[in-house]
Amino acid sequence: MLLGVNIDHVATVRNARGSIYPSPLEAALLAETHGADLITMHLREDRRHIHDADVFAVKNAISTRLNLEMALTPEMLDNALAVQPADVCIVPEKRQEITTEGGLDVLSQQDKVAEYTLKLTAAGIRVSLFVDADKQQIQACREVGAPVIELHTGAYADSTDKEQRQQQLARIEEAAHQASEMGIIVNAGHGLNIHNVTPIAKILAIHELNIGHALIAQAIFIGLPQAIEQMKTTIFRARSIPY
Ligand SMILES: CC(=O)[C@@H](O)[C@H](O)COP(=O)(O)O
Ligand SMILES: NCC(=O)COP(=O)(O)O
Repeated sequence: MLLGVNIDHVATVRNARGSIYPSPLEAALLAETHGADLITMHLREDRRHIHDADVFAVKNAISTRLNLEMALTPEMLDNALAVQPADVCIVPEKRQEITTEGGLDVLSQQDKVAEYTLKLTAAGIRVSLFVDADKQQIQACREVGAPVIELHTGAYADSTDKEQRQQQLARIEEAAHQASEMGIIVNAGHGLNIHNVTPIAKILAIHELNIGHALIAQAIFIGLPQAIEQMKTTIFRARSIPY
């Protein structure tokens, strides 16, 4: 199982003071040295954390691969075509949200998603769709020709009730199997931390996890290398592989 380290919230701290540190680029390079299999960054339309220059700087300096998260807009399509990341993950955005609240509604905008998927694919960029663990949405992902999906694990991560969490987990597991049987590569992420990642990491149909907020938060106390190492150990243990 691969670990994508999302460095958005390094930029959140930097932007809080309008300073030049902490540097998302430095975080990306450090993350790679300490076990990140890829770097994920979300260039939000409002640029609240990652800025355009960060994306170019990281893309040009890393030796793994960049997974660029972006909204389904013409501006973001142009950005992605200019940056040429290995992967683009198309996510929904709402202006007032604190974080990405749900998955992309592929079902209601299949033509548009298919058009973006085609353009990005033609440019050599692999497309992933950030969706909820929902049967119809996954079927729609197949219909638009997406080679990869990322299942939104936020509802699972946020459940405080044990039964609800089990239900969310079961939905994720079912969706992962459904997509994987269709030949779609399945990733997952959002709200994962060392306390809740194990049941998700045990789902063998899931290929990659993208984790950001919890890693950057933990890095404040134990450092980024140690936070990544701790996460990788937890994930590998869940898969019964030593790390
Ligand atoms: C799409 C997604 O899940 C990530 O981008 C992540 O949530 C970090 O960005 P925000 O915290 O700005 O949503
Ligand atoms: N796509 C999910 C992601 O990149 C990281 O989400 P989070 O761990 O910051 O909630």
